Amino acid sequence: MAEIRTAIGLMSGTSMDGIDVALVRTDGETVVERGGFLSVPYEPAFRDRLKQALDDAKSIRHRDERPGDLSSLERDLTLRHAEAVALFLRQQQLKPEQIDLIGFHGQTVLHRPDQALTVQLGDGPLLATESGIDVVYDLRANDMVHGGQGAPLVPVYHQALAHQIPAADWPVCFVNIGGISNLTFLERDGTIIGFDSGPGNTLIDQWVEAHAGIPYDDGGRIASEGSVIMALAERYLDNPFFTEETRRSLDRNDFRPPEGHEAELSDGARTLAFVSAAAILKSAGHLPSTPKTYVICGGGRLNRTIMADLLRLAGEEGARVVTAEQAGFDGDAMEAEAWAYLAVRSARGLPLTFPGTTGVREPVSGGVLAQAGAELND
Ligand SMILES: Nc1ncnc2c1ncn2[C@@H]1O[C@H](COP(=O)(O)OP(=O)(O)OP(=O)(O)O)[C@@H](O)[C@H]1O
Ligand SMILES: CC(=O)N[C@H]1[C@@H]2OC[C@@H](O2)[C@@H](O)[C@@H]1O[C@H](C)C(=O)O
Repeated sequence: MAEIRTAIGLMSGTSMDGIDVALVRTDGETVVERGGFLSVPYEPAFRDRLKQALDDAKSIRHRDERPGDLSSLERDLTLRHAEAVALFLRQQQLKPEQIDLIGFHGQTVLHRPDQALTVQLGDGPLLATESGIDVVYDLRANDMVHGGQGAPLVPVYHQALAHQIPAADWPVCFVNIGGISNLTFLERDGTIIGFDSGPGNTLIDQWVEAHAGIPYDDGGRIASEGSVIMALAERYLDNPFFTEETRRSLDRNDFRPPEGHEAELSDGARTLAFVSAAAILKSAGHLPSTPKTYVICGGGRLNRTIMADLLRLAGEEGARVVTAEQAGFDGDAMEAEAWAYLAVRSARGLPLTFPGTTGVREPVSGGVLAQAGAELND
């Protein structure tokens, strides 16, 4: 049996709300023991810098270019990750020597799969030096080199978890509703299919921020007071993304929020919550069969309006919808846990992605190892 390693996963997702830290003990295959979890929020000024970075990144043609503020932001972001690791270790009463690896996602600032270009800010060698722990970073790039979309990477972790669901009704479909939503379809025989399924919370977040000055619609309360504007919802759902022959991974800016005059606050939030749920079901229409169980992860599961729509739409297809917690998992920790699991797979040279998940030509591993003891270049 392969050695069980202890890994920390670090995720700063498309919502740009903070750094998630999770611990996993795993062989990178079927053994997965989930440990602690910590979420370290970004303060508004840092979030604004990250949002500005999306604009600065638009001019990038080669993935190591860092125009504008990006170079200094990459350093600050990495140091914040190092602080988050230190805080997590203190909370868990662990020492760096007890951790074998860190899986470091970084912050996606540009994702153009059609140009085989994906950029995550995050300095792996700096994090390794600061934390005193070996770091696996840049996990998306090798997939793209081999013809993949570079995302989603989490499906192989969902597959490992699916076997832990008591009395699961297969096929099982994990759905992560983060800034963007993505899903993983799993059959008991090992079939694995994954793809981005549409806008998750990002449109809702941008809408309520612009019109109510708040970062997200807590519990889906604002949406619950509004009505769906069907013509507006259809404009989103008619996007060619949903009908294209092959599944494509999304950049945060692929879908833009409505103009202010198109809806008042609660109708806009209601419509976008519906779009988030309907997009998932519409994308699931490309699966080879209808899932029997949907497991919902990510911050969107806390938006009750999205969840009510999902329950209804999936119910019409005879599927059951449960939250990650109802299935025995932690819906906030899952992506960070996945990055810990992927780091161990990377260290073992196991594939991270498959033709069914990113469209990569053959299963490939990925990630770059930065060793804690190595000298920094500058
Ligand atoms: N209590 C809540 N009620 C409603 N929505 C919430 C709540 N808490 C979080 N969210 C939503 O979830 C989002 C964060 O979700 P999550 O952390 O899963 O995204 P992410 O990991 O940044 O994105 P991605 O998975 O696309 O990389 C917030 O921006 C917000 O829209
Ligand atoms: C390029 C990029 O960072 N994509 C993210 C984003 O957020 C959700 C969705 O779009 C997914 O494709 C991916 O993240 C998850 C963690 C993944 O790769 O599985």
